[in-house]
Amino acid sequence: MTLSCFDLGEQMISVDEARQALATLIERPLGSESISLAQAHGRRLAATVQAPINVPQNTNAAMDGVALALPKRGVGAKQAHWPLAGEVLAGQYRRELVPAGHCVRITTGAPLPPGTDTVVMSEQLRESLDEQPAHVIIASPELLKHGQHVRQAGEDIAIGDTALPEGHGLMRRLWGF
Ligand SMILES: Nc1nc2c(c(=O)[nH]1)N[C@H]1C(S)=C(S)[C@@H](COP(=O)(O)OP(=O)(O)OC[C@H]3O[C@@H](n4cnc5c(N)ncnc54)[C@H](O)[C@@H]3O)O[C@H]1N2
Ligand code: MOO
Repeated sequence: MTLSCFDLGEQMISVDEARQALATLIERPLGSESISLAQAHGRRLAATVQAPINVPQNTNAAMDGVALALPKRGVGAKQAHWPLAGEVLAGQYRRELVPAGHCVRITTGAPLPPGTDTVVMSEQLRESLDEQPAHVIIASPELLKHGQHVRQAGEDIAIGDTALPEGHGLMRRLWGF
């Protein structure tokens, strides 16, 4: 029989005891300080960060095409012909109400104008929006779903929600520089 180290009267401790012993080596509580984001890479958050804004900030189009003021039900809900009431490009706001049964040209990222709630991709329209038509024709209006191709304000992070919890590791990709 070979002699093992257990036979030498070694003092064994449990995993929990070992953890506690290690914990006493860590200086606690850790301090906190306010520093700029540029210095924050590799640090940890001392406090939870609550989102001060909605992400995305506005309800906006996920596709280039038209934003419809789609009636909830009844006449017009599945209409193919849609009069164009104007346009809103990414970076712009359009504050005028779009009447039910009308649409506006929209590009990806542009906030949906009041009255609209549904987007149809340009590929699913019969005419080119570049020709500035007076109305568009949707290729398959029976497939329309309320809210399609729309990103709701706050759907990624709602205002007031936890954006990053206390203790979260900080790395440059979180703030982009
Ligand atoms: N009707 C449709 N709409 C959309 C479709 C679709 O298939 N049909 N696809 C969707 C998808 S998926 C995406 S993703 C977005 C893409 O639209 P974006 O506006 O986000 O992107 P681009 O049109 O490619 O424009 C990017 C723009 O940025 C310039 N660029 C690139 N790198 C830089 C940089 N480092 N700094 C500054 N600018 C940069 C690039 O040259 C382009 O001009 O569309 C949906 N909609
Ligand atoms: O080309 Mo996209 O799929 O939203 O990044």
